[in-house]
Amino acid sequence: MKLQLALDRLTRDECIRIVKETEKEMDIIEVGTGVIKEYGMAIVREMKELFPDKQIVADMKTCDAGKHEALQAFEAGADITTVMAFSANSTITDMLNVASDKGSRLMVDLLEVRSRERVKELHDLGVDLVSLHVGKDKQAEESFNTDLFSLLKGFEFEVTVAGGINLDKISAVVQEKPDTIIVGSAITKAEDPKKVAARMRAYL
Ligand SMILES: O=C([C@H](O)CO)[C@H](O)[C@H](O)COP(=O)(O)O
Repeated sequence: MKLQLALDRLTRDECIRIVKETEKEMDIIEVGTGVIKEYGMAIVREMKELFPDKQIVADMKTCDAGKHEALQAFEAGADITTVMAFSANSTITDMLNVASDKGSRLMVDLLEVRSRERVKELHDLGVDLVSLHVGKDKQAEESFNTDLFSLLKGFEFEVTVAGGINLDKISAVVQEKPDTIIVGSAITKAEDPKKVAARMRAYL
């Protein structure tokens, strides 16, 4: 099981400091959507240059113009880029093709998806990496709940999970055996990110 650090609502300097403090515990570094909106592809490029041994996710959350945005992410050094599950099938197919050409990966963000029909369509399109995700705003009502795994039951995917996962919740999530656990604010907003990251890693 891998651990992915999500960098959201941080400055460039905070991103770099937190990754340096926690990189020993992390397999994957995610440059968050808001950070990309602030600094553009330059921050993705910089993170790959600073941390070449880590897989880099550009959380583009693309929903249209898939070919262009996938190229932007991969040419900046991302190993994985993201697309929203509600996007047109052509957007997802275009991005899968770019990922295949570049030897990189596409992750489909299942934010707000509750329909197994859509999951089947994604599977049939050739999607192999998905993210079960409870968004930041929704977390005010509910954070990640392991019931969400039922959406994917019977489908073959590489599965990542995200949405307010913290030290209280990680044990229940680990029991569901996802491939990757994504943690953002529980680490990035902690007083001691390094200590929380090490405690999280110990659960995997
Ligand atoms: O994708 C994310 C979210 O939509 C904010 O942009 C986060 O990276 C993901 O939810 C993980 O962060 P936490 O929920 O703070 O753990």
